[in-house]
Amino acid sequence: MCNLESYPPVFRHLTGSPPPFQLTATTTTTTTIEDSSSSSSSSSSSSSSSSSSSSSSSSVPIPVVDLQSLSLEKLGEACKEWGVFRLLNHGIPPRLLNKVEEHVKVLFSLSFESKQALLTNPLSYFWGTPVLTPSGDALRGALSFNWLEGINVPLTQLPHFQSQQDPRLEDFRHFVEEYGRHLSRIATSLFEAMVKNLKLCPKQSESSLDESTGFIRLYRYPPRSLVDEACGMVEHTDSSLLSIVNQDQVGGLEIFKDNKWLLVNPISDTLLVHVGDMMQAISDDRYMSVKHRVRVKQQEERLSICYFVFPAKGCVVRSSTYKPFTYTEFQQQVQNDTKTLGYKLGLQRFKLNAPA
Ligand SMILES: O=C(O)CCC(=O)C(=O)O
Ligand SMILES: [Fe+2]
Repeated sequence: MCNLESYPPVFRHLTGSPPPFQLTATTTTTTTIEDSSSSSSSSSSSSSSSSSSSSSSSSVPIPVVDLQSLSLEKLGEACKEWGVFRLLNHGIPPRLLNKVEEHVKVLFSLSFESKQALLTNPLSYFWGTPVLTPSGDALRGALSFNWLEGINVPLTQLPHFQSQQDPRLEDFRHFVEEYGRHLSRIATSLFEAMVKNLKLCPKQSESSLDESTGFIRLYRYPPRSLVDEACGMVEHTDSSLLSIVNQDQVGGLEIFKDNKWLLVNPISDTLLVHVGDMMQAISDDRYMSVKHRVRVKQQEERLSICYFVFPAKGCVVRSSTYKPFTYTEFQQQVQNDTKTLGYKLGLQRFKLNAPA
């Protein structure tokens, strides 16, 4: 388990610098796609099992959704039963994915000082607890002891980014902008299909996805030598409408389902889509925001590229399960809870008839 109690205080806010980038060859997996509906047993074909900790997680085939021939029924089932699915035929050219991954590696391989100096406004670089404010600054006071370094990329602000002084950043900006446009397209198509599937009334779908809120976070999870400190990112649900995760072949992402942690095998050329808290709210709890976490390995570091998108800032999220709220109010509440309680209470705070 990611047992917070076992963390020595030195990790509270990760001081010092992250272990240097290793550029190790990533584990290759032989995993093939299996639809969860066709098998109830664990898939055992991945060579990258969960980190060698006391985790009881097992790997399973999670639902698969094909963006090219989108089945509303499959999409709905995946969002209701799992809150996560694998996306096939997403239309992002492999050359672009490779370019982005290449640049992410180059950036993370810079020295800690260079990353701090280079990855600034509107980008931000962080090491350790990534409970972030919307602007990407790490929030102090959180109990989330995450073992990762990250780069926050607000997509709409990229055109204003003064990257000319460094060619590494200019290329990075170019590829990440193109990648961001694909992610916006994918998120919008999926969201529209979900709204249709849920037969949302105009009041609910008003709180629709706003592409301009989209941002990308690049993560590097260095290996950890101690078996009982295998937590890369502590368990949480995403506050977004939808999140789209592109993990490398190392693996380590786990989802919580039916009281068990399940390992999500990495499969190349696929993306993972998470239902976030905002989607759960507007669906009146018919879709579930999936609880997930990341485990780190003892030997291999892991990279992931994640995209998050939200309702427009002032837009009121209406449902019959929750009090009306804006995303800004939700985020504010999450920040307050994180500061005062040390963790996120999330949607519980907004439940109608919830105890005060
Ligand atoms: O690195 C990952 O695969 C997941 C990251 C994540 O869950 C998040 O940023 O919310
Ligand atoms: Fe997450």
